[in-house]
Amino acid sequence: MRIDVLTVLPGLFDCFLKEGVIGKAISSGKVEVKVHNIRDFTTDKHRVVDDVPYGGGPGMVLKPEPIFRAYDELTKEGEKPYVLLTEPWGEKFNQEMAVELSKKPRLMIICGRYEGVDERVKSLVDREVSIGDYVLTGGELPAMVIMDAVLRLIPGVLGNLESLRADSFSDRGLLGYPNYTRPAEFRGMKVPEVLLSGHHKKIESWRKEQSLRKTLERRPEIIENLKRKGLLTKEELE
Ligand SMILES: N#Cc1c(-c2ccc3ccn(Cc4ccc(CN5CCCC5)cc4)c3c2)n[nH]c1N
Repeated sequence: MRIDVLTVLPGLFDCFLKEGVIGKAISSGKVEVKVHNIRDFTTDKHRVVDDVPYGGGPGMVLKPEPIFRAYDELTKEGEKPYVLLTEPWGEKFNQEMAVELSKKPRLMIICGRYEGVDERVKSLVDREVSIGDYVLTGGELPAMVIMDAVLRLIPGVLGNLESLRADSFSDRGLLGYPNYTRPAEFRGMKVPEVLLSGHHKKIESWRKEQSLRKTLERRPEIIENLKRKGLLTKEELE
Protein backbone atom coordinates (compact mmCIF):
# COMPACT_ATOMS: atom_id res chain seq x y z
CA MET A 1 0.00 0.00 0.00
CA ARG A 2 1.06 3.56 -0.69
CA ILE A 3 -0.21 6.54 1.30
CA ASP A 4 0.37 10.18 0.35
CA VAL A 5 -0.28 12.75 3.07
CA LEU A 6 -0.86 16.43 2.30
CA THR A 7 -0.21 18.77 5.22
CA VAL A 8 1.13 22.21 6.11
CA LEU A 9 2.89 20.66 9.13
CA PRO A 10 4.95 17.75 7.74
CA GLY A 11 7.23 17.72 10.80
CA LEU A 12 4.39 16.34 12.91
CA PHE A 13 4.77 13.01 11.09
CA ASP A 14 8.53 12.55 11.62
CA CYS A 15 8.47 10.34 14.73
CA PHE A 16 5.30 8.52 13.74
CA LEU A 17 6.89 7.32 10.48
CA LYS A 18 10.21 6.35 12.09
CA GLU A 19 9.22 4.52 15.25
CA GLY A 20 7.54 1.23 16.16
CA VAL A 21 5.59 -1.13 13.97
CA ILE A 22 4.78 1.58 11.43
CA GLY A 23 8.42 2.70 11.22
CA LYS A 24 9.53 -0.91 10.61
CA ALA A 25 6.85 -1.49 7.99
CA ILE A 26 8.04 1.58 6.08
CA SER A 27 11.79 0.90 6.43
CA SER A 28 11.27 -2.73 5.32
CA GLY A 29 9.32 -1.55 2.27
CA LYS A 30 6.10 -3.36 3.23
CA VAL A 31 4.25 -0.05 2.94
CA GLU A 32 5.11 3.32 1.43
CA VAL A 33 4.14 6.59 3.14
CA LYS A 34 5.06 9.95 1.62
CA VAL A 35 4.35 13.19 3.45
CA HIS A 36 4.05 16.30 1.24
CA ASN A 37 4.17 19.90 2.43
CA ILE A 38 1.29 21.76 0.80
CA ARG A 39 3.52 24.85 0.87
CA ASP A 40 5.78 23.18 -1.70
CA PHE A 41 2.90 23.42 -4.17
CA THR A 42 2.46 27.20 -3.91
CA THR A 43 3.73 29.49 -6.67
CA ASP A 44 4.11 32.81 -4.87
CA LYS A 45 7.30 33.90 -3.16
CA HIS A 46 5.63 33.91 0.28
CA ARG A 47 4.36 30.34 -0.23
CA VAL A 48 0.87 31.33 0.94
CA VAL A 49 -1.42 28.36 1.71
CA ASP A 50 -4.32 30.08 3.50
CA ASP A 51 -6.56 33.09 3.23
CA VAL A 52 -9.44 34.79 5.03
CA PRO A 53 -12.89 33.21 4.62
CA TYR A 54 -15.31 34.78 2.14
CA GLY A 55 -18.27 36.16 4.06
CA GLY A 56 -16.11 36.90 7.11
CA GLY A 57 -15.80 34.76 10.24
CA PRO A 58 -12.95 33.56 12.47
CA GLY A 59 -9.59 32.20 11.38
CA MET A 60 -8.17 31.30 7.99
CA VAL A 61 -9.08 28.73 5.33
CA LEU A 62 -6.66 26.54 3.37
CA LYS A 63 -6.63 27.72 -0.25
CA PRO A 64 -7.71 25.26 -2.98
CA GLU A 65 -4.92 25.93 -5.53
CA PRO A 66 -1.90 24.42 -3.69
CA ILE A 67 -3.92 21.34 -2.71
CA PHE A 68 -5.17 20.82 -6.28
CA ARG A 69 -1.61 21.30 -7.60
CA ALA A 70 -0.36 18.68 -5.15
CA TYR A 71 -3.14 16.28 -6.10
CA ASP A 72 -2.49 16.76 -9.84
CA GLU A 73 1.26 16.28 -9.39
CA LEU A 74 0.92 13.18 -7.21
CA THR A 75 -1.66 11.49 -9.40
CA LYS A 76 0.12 12.01 -12.75
CA GLU A 77 1.29 8.41 -12.62
CA GLY A 78 0.10 5.19 -11.07
CA GLU A 79 -3.20 4.15 -9.58
CA LYS A 80 -5.58 6.91 -8.55
CA PRO A 81 -5.64 7.12 -4.74
CA TYR A 82 -8.72 6.78 -2.56
CA VAL A 83 -8.80 10.27 -1.02
CA LEU A 84 -9.62 10.96 2.63
CA LEU A 85 -10.11 14.37 4.21
CA THR A 86 -9.91 14.55 7.99
CA GLU A 87 -12.68 16.81 9.32
CA PRO A 88 -14.21 17.43 12.77
CA TRP A 89 -17.64 16.52 11.41
CA GLY A 90 -16.68 13.72 9.02
CA GLU A 91 -17.91 10.12 9.02
CA LYS A 92 -16.83 8.47 12.30
CA PHE A 93 -13.71 6.34 11.80
CA ASN A 94 -13.95 2.81 13.20
CA GLN A 95 -12.41 -0.64 12.83
CA GLU A 96 -14.78 -1.55 10.00
CA MET A 97 -13.58 1.49 8.01
CA ALA A 98 -9.96 0.63 8.85
CA VAL A 99 -10.46 -2.87 7.41
CA GLU A 100 -12.08 -1.45 4.28
CA LEU A 101 -9.32 1.15 3.77
CA SER A 102 -6.58 -1.45 4.33
CA LYS A 103 -7.73 -3.15 1.12
CA LYS A 104 -7.15 -0.06 -1.05
CA PRO A 105 -3.87 -0.13 -3.01
CA ARG A 106 -3.33 3.61 -2.56
CA LEU A 107 -4.67 6.26 -0.17
CA MET A 108 -4.25 10.01 -0.02
CA ILE A 109 -5.01 11.83 3.23
CA ILE A 110 -5.55 15.58 3.07
CA CYS A 111 -4.99 17.17 6.48
CA GLY A 112 -6.88 20.36 7.16
CA ARG A 113 -5.60 23.10 9.43
CA TYR A 114 -6.82 26.52 10.67
CA GLU A 115 -10.61 26.57 9.99
CA GLY A 116 -10.35 23.79 7.46
CA VAL A 117 -10.02 23.53 3.66
CA ASP A 118 -11.82 25.46 0.92
CA GLU A 119 -15.04 23.57 0.15
CA ARG A 120 -13.94 22.98 -3.46
CA VAL A 121 -11.17 20.68 -2.21
CA LYS A 122 -13.94 18.23 -1.37
CA SER A 123 -14.43 17.60 -5.10
CA LEU A 124 -11.19 15.56 -4.82
CA VAL A 125 -12.34 13.67 -1.73
CA ASP A 126 -13.89 10.17 -1.54
CA ARG A 127 -14.50 10.20 2.23
CA GLU A 128 -14.54 12.90 4.93
CA VAL A 129 -13.48 11.21 8.15
CA SER A 130 -13.53 12.20 11.82
CA ILE A 131 -11.78 10.24 14.57
CA GLY A 132 -14.22 11.35 17.26
CA ASP A 133 -16.59 13.90 18.75
CA TYR A 134 -14.01 16.29 20.14
CA VAL A 135 -12.28 19.25 18.55
CA LEU A 136 -8.59 19.14 17.61
CA THR A 137 -6.41 21.86 16.12
CA GLY A 138 -5.89 20.13 12.81
CA GLY A 139 -6.16 16.99 10.73
CA GLU A 140 -2.64 15.60 11.20
CA LEU A 141 -3.19 13.60 14.40
CA PRO A 142 -6.38 12.12 12.92
CA ALA A 143 -4.35 11.17 9.82
CA MET A 144 -1.82 9.36 12.03
CA VAL A 145 -4.58 7.55 13.92
CA ILE A 146 -6.14 6.43 10.65
CA MET A 147 -2.78 5.35 9.18
CA ASP A 148 -1.89 3.42 12.33
CA ALA A 149 -5.19 1.52 12.38
CA VAL A 150 -5.03 0.82 8.62
CA LEU A 151 -1.34 -0.08 8.23
CA ARG A 152 -1.37 -2.59 11.11
CA LEU A 153 -3.89 -4.58 9.07
CA ILE A 154 -1.59 -4.88 6.05
CA PRO A 155 -0.27 -8.48 5.85
CA GLY A 156 3.28 -8.69 7.19
CA VAL A 157 3.19 -5.38 9.07
CA LEU A 158 2.54 -6.94 12.50
CA GLY A 159 5.13 -9.60 11.72
CA ASN A 160 5.10 -12.70 13.94
CA LEU A 161 2.35 -11.16 16.06
CA GLU A 162 0.06 -11.36 13.05
CA SER A 163 -0.85 -15.01 13.39
CA LEU A 164 -1.58 -14.57 17.08
CA ARG A 165 -3.71 -11.57 16.43
CA ALA A 166 -5.31 -13.00 13.34
CA ASP A 167 -8.44 -13.76 15.38
CA SER A 168 -11.39 -11.76 14.22
CA PHE A 169 -11.90 -10.40 17.73
CA SER A 170 -10.21 -7.01 17.66
CA ASP A 171 -10.92 -6.70 13.96
CA ARG A 172 -14.64 -6.94 14.73
CA GLY A 173 -14.17 -3.97 17.02
CA LEU A 174 -14.64 -6.00 20.22
CA LEU A 175 -12.79 -4.72 23.26
CA GLY A 176 -9.67 -6.62 24.30
CA TYR A 177 -9.28 -9.19 27.10
CA PRO A 178 -7.23 -8.48 30.28
CA ASN A 179 -3.47 -8.94 29.88
CA TYR A 180 -1.10 -10.13 32.62
CA THR A 181 2.63 -10.84 32.82
CA ARG A 182 5.08 -11.85 35.60
CA PRO A 183 4.94 -11.81 38.60
CA ALA A 184 2.01 -14.19 39.24
CA GLU A 185 1.17 -12.17 42.37
CA PHE A 186 1.86 -8.46 42.81
CA ARG A 187 0.80 -6.45 45.89
CA GLY A 188 -1.74 -9.12 46.70
CA MET A 189 -3.24 -9.09 43.18
CA LYS A 190 -3.10 -12.52 41.59
CA VAL A 191 -3.07 -13.53 37.93
CA PRO A 192 -6.25 -15.55 37.09
CA GLU A 193 -5.50 -19.28 37.57
CA VAL A 194 -6.68 -20.20 34.08
CA LEU A 195 -3.83 -18.16 32.56
CA LEU A 196 -1.29 -20.18 34.54
CA SER A 197 -2.89 -23.50 33.58
CA GLY A 198 -1.25 -23.88 30.17
CA HIS A 199 -4.63 -25.16 28.94
CA HIS A 200 -4.85 -23.24 25.65
CA LYS A 201 -8.49 -24.05 24.86
CA LYS A 202 -9.59 -22.90 28.33
CA ILE A 203 -7.43 -19.77 28.07
CA GLU A 204 -8.89 -18.93 24.67
CA SER A 205 -12.48 -19.33 25.84
CA TRP A 206 -11.76 -17.31 29.01
CA ARG A 207 -10.32 -14.49 26.87
CA LYS A 208 -13.31 -14.56 24.48
CA GLU A 209 -15.71 -14.45 27.42
CA GLN A 210 -13.79 -11.55 29.01
CA SER A 211 -13.75 -9.61 25.73
CA LEU A 212 -17.48 -10.12 25.10
CA ARG A 213 -18.32 -9.26 28.71
CA LYS A 214 -16.24 -6.05 28.61
CA THR A 215 -17.73 -5.06 25.25
CA LEU A 216 -21.29 -5.73 26.47
CA GLU A 217 -20.64 -3.64 29.61
CA ARG A 218 -18.89 -0.69 27.97
CA ARG A 219 -19.98 -0.67 24.32
CA PRO A 220 -23.25 -2.66 23.97
CA GLU A 221 -23.84 -1.03 20.59
CA ILE A 222 -20.85 -2.94 19.18
CA ILE A 223 -22.48 -6.25 20.20
CA GLU A 224 -25.83 -5.16 18.73
CA ASN A 225 -24.09 -4.13 15.51
CA LEU A 226 -22.29 -7.49 15.21
CA LYS A 227 -25.53 -9.38 15.99
CA ARG A 228 -27.33 -7.46 13.25
CA LYS A 229 -24.55 -8.34 10.80
CA GLY A 230 -24.51 -11.98 11.91
CA LEU A 231 -20.86 -11.62 12.97
CA LEU A 232 -21.23 -13.28 16.35
CA THR A 233 -21.09 -17.09 16.54
CA LYS A 234 -23.78 -19.10 18.39
CA GLU A 235 -21.49 -19.82 21.33
CA GLU A 236 -20.39 -16.16 21.48
CA LEU A 237 -24.05 -15.19 21.75
CA GLU A 238 -24.74 -17.62 24.63
N1 LIG B 1 -10.60 14.14 11.99
C1 LIG B 1 -10.77 14.95 12.78
C2 LIG B 1 -10.99 15.90 13.81
C3 LIG B 1 -10.69 17.26 13.90
C4 LIG B 1 -10.10 18.16 12.89
C5 LIG B 1 -9.77 17.68 11.62
C6 LIG B 1 -9.30 18.55 10.67
C7 LIG B 1 -9.16 19.91 10.97
C8 LIG B 1 -8.77 21.03 10.23
C9 LIG B 1 -8.82 22.13 11.07
N2 LIG B 1 -9.26 21.71 12.28
C10 LIG B 1 -9.44 22.59 13.43
C11 LIG B 1 -10.86 23.04 13.49
C12 LIG B 1 -11.57 22.87 14.64
C13 LIG B 1 -12.89 23.34 14.73
C14 LIG B 1 -13.46 23.99 13.66
C15 LIG B 1 -14.88 24.53 13.74
N3 LIG B 1 -14.86 25.98 13.77
C16 LIG B 1 -14.33 26.51 15.05
C17 LIG B 1 -15.02 27.84 15.25
C18 LIG B 1 -16.16 27.90 14.26
C19 LIG B 1 -16.22 26.53 13.60
C20 LIG B 1 -12.74 24.16 12.50
C21 LIG B 1 -11.43 23.67 12.41
C22 LIG B 1 -9.47 20.37 12.25
C23 LIG B 1 -9.95 19.52 13.22
N4 LIG B 1 -11.09 17.70 15.10
N5 LIG B 1 -11.61 16.67 15.78
C24 LIG B 1 -11.59 15.55 15.03
N6 LIG B 1 -12.08 14.32 15.40
